[in-house]
Amino acid sequence: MKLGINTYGKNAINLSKIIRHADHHEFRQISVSVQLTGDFDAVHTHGDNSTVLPTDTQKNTVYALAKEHFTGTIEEFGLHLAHFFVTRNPQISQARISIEEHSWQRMQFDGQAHTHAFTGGSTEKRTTVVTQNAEGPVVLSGLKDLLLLKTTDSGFENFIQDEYTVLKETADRILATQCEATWEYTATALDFEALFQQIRTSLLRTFSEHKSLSVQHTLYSIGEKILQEQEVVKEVSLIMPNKHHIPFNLEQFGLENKNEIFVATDAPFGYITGTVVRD
Ligand SMILES: O=c1[nH]c(=O)c2[nH]c(=O)[nH]c2[nH]1
Repeated sequence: MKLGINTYGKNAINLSKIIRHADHHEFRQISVSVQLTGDFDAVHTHGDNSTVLPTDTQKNTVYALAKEHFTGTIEEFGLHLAHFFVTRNPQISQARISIEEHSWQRMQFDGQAHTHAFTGGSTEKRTTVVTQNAEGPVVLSGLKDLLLLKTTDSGFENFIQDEYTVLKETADRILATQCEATWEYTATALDFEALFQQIRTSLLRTFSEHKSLSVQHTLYSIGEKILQEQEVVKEVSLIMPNKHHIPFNLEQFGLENKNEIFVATDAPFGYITGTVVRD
C-alpha cells in the first residue's frame, strides 16, 4: 500500500476588512480556502508532523497578510498568498488559494453615496482560484450564484419524442438560472478589476440578447462571446441550472393562461454545464 493523492489546508477562512480613507470607508468580506499539496508521505504513514504547517497557522497567515496585502482584487491577494506559502515551505509543491467575495453595496441617499453604510444580501459572489506550483501561478476568476431571468426570447423545441415524453414544445418560455462562471487567464499581471467588470457585463448582455433555443445554446453563446472579446481568457466554464417556471393550468378554472402565470419549481432541476475553449 502507499499514499495516493493528498492535500490539506484550512477552508472557509472568513475575513472582513475596513479600508479607512479620510472621508469614507470601504468594506470587503471574503472567504478564503487554502489547499496545500506536497511531500507529506511521512505525515500520513508515520505520524511525522515535522513538515506540517498547521492549518491553524495557515488561517493566521491569511489574516496577518490581509492587513498589508488585501488592498485590491481577490486575484492579487490570492497570488500573494499562494506565492507566500510555496516560497516559504520547500515541502509544499503547490498552493491553491480559493477566495469568494460577498457583495456589499454602498447606500445611496438623494444621489449621494454614504461614507460608511452598506447593503448586502445579494446572492452573487465574485470568485478566484489561484494555483501556484513549479510552473508558476495560474489564475481562474469567476462569479457564482448570479440569478438571471428573462421573460422571452427563449424556447425549447425539436427535442427527442419517445414514449416517456410529456414536455410540450415551446417557442416562448421563461429562462432562469443561477449562474456560475469561471474563466482561466493566460497571464497574472492583469487589470483583474476591469476584466471582471467587462466579462460580467458581456455575460449579462449575451444572456439578455441571445435568441435562446436551449440553455445549452445560451451557455455556448456566452462563452464564445467572452473568448471573442478577451484575448487574455483561455477558456470559459459555465454552470447554468435550469430554474424551471412551469405555466400553471388555469383551464381548470375556465381561464386561459396566455403565458402569464407560472409556478417556479425548485426540484428536480435541469443541470447544464459546459466549457468553451479556443480551437
Ligand atoms: O434548455 C433546455 N435544455 C434541456 O436539455 C432541457 N430538457 C428539458 O426538459 N428542458 C430543457 N431545456
